[in-house]
Amino acid sequence: MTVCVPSSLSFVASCGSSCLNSRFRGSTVSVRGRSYGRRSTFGYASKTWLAANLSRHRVAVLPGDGIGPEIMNVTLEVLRRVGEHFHVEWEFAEALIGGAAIDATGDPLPMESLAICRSSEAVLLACVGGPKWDSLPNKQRPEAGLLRLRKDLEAFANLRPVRTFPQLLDASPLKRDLIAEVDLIIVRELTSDVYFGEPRGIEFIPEGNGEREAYNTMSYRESEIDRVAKVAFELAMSRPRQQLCSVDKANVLETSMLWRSRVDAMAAAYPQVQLSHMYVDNAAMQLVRQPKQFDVILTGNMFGDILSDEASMLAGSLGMLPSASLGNGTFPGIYEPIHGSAPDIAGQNRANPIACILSAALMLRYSLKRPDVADAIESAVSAVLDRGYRTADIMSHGMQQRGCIEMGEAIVETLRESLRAPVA
Ligand SMILES: NC(=O)c1ccc[n+]([C@@H]2O[C@H](COP(=O)([O-])OP(=O)(O)OC[C@H]3O[C@@H](n4cnc5c(N)ncnc54)[C@H](O)[C@@H]3O)[C@@H](O)[C@H]2O)c1
Ligand SMILES: CC(C)[C@H](C(=O)O)[C@@H](O)C(=O)O
Repeated sequence: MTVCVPSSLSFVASCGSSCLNSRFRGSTVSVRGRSYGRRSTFGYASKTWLAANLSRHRVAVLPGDGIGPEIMNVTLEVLRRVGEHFHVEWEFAEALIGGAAIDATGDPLPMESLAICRSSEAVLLACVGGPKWDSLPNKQRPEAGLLRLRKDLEAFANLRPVRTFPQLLDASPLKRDLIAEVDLIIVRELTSDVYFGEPRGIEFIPEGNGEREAYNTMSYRESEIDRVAKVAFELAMSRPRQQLCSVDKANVLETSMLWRSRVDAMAAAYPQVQLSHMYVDNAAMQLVRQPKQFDVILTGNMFGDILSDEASMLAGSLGMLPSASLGNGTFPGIYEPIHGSAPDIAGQNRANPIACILSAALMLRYSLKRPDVADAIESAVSAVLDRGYRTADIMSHGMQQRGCIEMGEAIVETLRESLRAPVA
């Protein structure tokens, strides 16, 4: 079995925000050994150089619902800006998903959207869902479209890096010294578990006097455990601490018992990796008690969903955590913030676009093999935080509050200055 572990996992492997800062400040950007001064537009590069260095990328863009279109617009502006500088030509193929797709077609993942995703190098997705569609039957809900997309593209490994930006230590309700320099990554299995297990349903109990019973099935095949565990071991190998903590509920659940035995069996192939196991209830507590004990966390679909939302508060907000959902390389990866459509702030220019922007950076790094461009974006985000700009969710005393659009503009402006290209 081949498992596509991105060749360049160095960002999630080792690079904290401090190194982002130092790489960014005052630098003249150098692309593949070529330095850029004030003018670096297509017009100033030779045709031969351009032919060798111009890259074209087709990306499926799925804005989805709620704050999705707001954060996606900002993210695309950032990508356009770095595209100009780094000679990346974008083809953004927009597609419907979630509630927006239901409203337009009746289907949360129309065939046309799936075809656009399959024919692209990567999928950039914002978020789906909202109260408008909450009363629909399960399979017709916006969330069902997202789950189908992940399943259809066989995106079984969801990487959720959690790093604390030093600038945001006061944005978290947790103590500074507890969260400073947290640098962990959750590898969440994404296409199995209770999310997809059969049978499932809600039924009247025979002779139950009208009482109903609901049931779901938590299930894992050995092959499903093995392929995601391999991603986690490879990732742990690539990081300085080489630690892997597998999180399960093996004191109660058969799925977890099988999970643990397969992870243990795989450990023999990775003698450098220091493997530990932890029950999920303890892991939830340890994440806020002593988060720095974790390096790579491997866990199932359901546990990973919950633990990653919890872990986002180490970084200050759900609006800060990006993710990459990857398979074995047959289909494009999906890049999506871990947060939802935030209906409570949708349409108010209050959303934090950083998780979506950092997801685009992960896309550049893993799928498009442009770590140089990803570095520039991550550095610009860090520099804007250095300047004291904050969206409402990460606002703290003495900082300057900005809306989603203004935050995006500040990041684009920072890129403009740091890359020293002409103003468009
Ligand atoms: N991947 C996804 O598309 C995804 C993930 C989670 C939830 N959802 C869906 O989103 C809808 C709302 O769910 P929810 O309220 O439980 O979770 P949510 O993540 O949408 O919001 C939870 C809280 O975090 C805040 N928040 C989230 N993202 C933010 C951002 N970028 N900037 C500032 N604040 C942000 C929200 O305002 C809200 O207070 C539901 O329909 C749910 O199914 C979708
Ligand atoms: C919307 C929902 C289906 C989704 C999940 O549970 O996977 C979300 O919570 C996430 O984390 O992306």
